[in-house]
Amino acid sequence: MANQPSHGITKQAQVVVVMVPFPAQGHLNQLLHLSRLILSYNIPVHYVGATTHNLQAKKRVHGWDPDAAANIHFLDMEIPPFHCPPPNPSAKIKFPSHLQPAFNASSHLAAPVSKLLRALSCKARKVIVIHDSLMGSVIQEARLLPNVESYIFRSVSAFFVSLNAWGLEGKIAKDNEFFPRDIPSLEGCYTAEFSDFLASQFINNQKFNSGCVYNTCKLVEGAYMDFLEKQTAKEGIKHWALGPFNPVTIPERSKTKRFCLDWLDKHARNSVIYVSFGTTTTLDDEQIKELAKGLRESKQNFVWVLRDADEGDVFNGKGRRAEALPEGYEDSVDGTGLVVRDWAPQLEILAHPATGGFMSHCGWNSCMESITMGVPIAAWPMHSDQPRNTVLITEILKIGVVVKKWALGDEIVTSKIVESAVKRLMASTEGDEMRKRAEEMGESVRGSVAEGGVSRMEMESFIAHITC
Ligand SMILES: O=c1ccn([C@@H]2O[C@H](COP(=O)(O)OP(=O)(O)O[C@H]3O[C@H](CO)[C@@H](O)[C@H](O)[C@H]3O)[C@@H](O)[C@H]2O)c(=O)[nH]1
Repeated sequence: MANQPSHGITKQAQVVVVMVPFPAQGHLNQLLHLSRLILSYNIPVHYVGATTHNLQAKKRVHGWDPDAAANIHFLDMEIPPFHCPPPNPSAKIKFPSHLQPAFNASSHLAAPVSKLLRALSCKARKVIVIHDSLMGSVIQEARLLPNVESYIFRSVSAFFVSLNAWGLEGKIAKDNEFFPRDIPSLEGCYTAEFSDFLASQFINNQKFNSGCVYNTCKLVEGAYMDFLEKQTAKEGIKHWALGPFNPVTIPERSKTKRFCLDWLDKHARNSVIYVSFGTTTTLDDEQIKELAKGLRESKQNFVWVLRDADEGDVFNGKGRRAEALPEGYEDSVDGTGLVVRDWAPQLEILAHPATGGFMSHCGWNSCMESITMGVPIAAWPMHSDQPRNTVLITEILKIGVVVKKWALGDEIVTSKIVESAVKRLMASTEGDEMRKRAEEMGESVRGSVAEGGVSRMEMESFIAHITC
């Protein structure tokens, strides 16, 4: 460990928080953002992970600088080396199965995390562990320590958790007005190996759970938060909607030296669609060509982040697929389209006034970032929770259009489909209405973190609960 566990504890009476994130960008990111919110209550935070994952989280975060924050301690744990193959663009199931060795390797954190928690529990009055729901096995030994409490972080929407966690699909559709009747199946969402991994973590989660926290806002998912609260009322398990975790405003200075933000500066308000599929999607060459053509034919401005899924070690991966684009493509869209191959400042792009739409796979970070910044979504789900998030965005919140219906399976999305979805979102009255709704929702969500706002009150309730 680079840092010693005793950092940040000065007297017996303190409460400390230990974050145990799952080693994938969409998870590392959320718990790092949550750390910033907890730190603002003067509670020290220990962020625990393998050295490479801690570095990844810090290097990629947008909207604040963890290195400049006081009282956050990155505990870089050494784990045995693991090898992940590169992503496979032609895999039938789009779930990033190449990352499974990294997921499995996280079990090596159990021993150092236990050691850390034992050390902290001797010095602090209370140790609050906030762990990803996929890291349940890593914190089990802490059950034996009298002053350690464990809170499960659900990295997905409350809507998705409501549908899955208690296996209620059939019952919900009939009994509850807040759930639509047609819910996409989970077939094709995960590999069998990952489903087994999920199941094993959930068995552990049930053994040691003081409550659940979510990166959502009651203004967006209040009905589902209430639903979850009722489901676990008998066990006394509470649920807090502490989001949005991401900063709701972007500091001006972080815009420096960002080519795509300068490019956006030259475009009119709401005239650009941002296209990005997170860190776990790899499209095959044919699909990249169809997407490229569809974007050009739509005649709308776009910023497209063309990257493969992350590799196991993001500092060694290529992350780019330049060769798949049709010859001369970038020249042919010069001025209207920008292809980005590096890590893009997504939060800043979504916050930019020129961005009026987001073509997204509907990963939960992307959904929350887009909702916060008031940008409607063209939803193209790839795997995991994304098909169901698509339902939340398009049917329930009505702030988006569907690009690809999940029922189409692994069928290619043609350029015509892309073109029509982009035009529907960016150049139609229906799209304008969605943008208006998204902007209104964004404004209230940003307001919810201010004094007296609903998210601020949830956070205050959580802080009061863990410090009492
Ligand atoms: O060039 C890039 C690419 C991505 N991002 C950020 O990377 C994150 C991506 O997260 P997300 O949108 O959630 O997508 P995934 O990376 O695919 O996330 C995985 O984890 C999420 C949380 O569990 C799930 O909801 C998704 O389905 C799952 O694929 C977001 O914060 C983006 O802002 C950038 O900032 N720049």
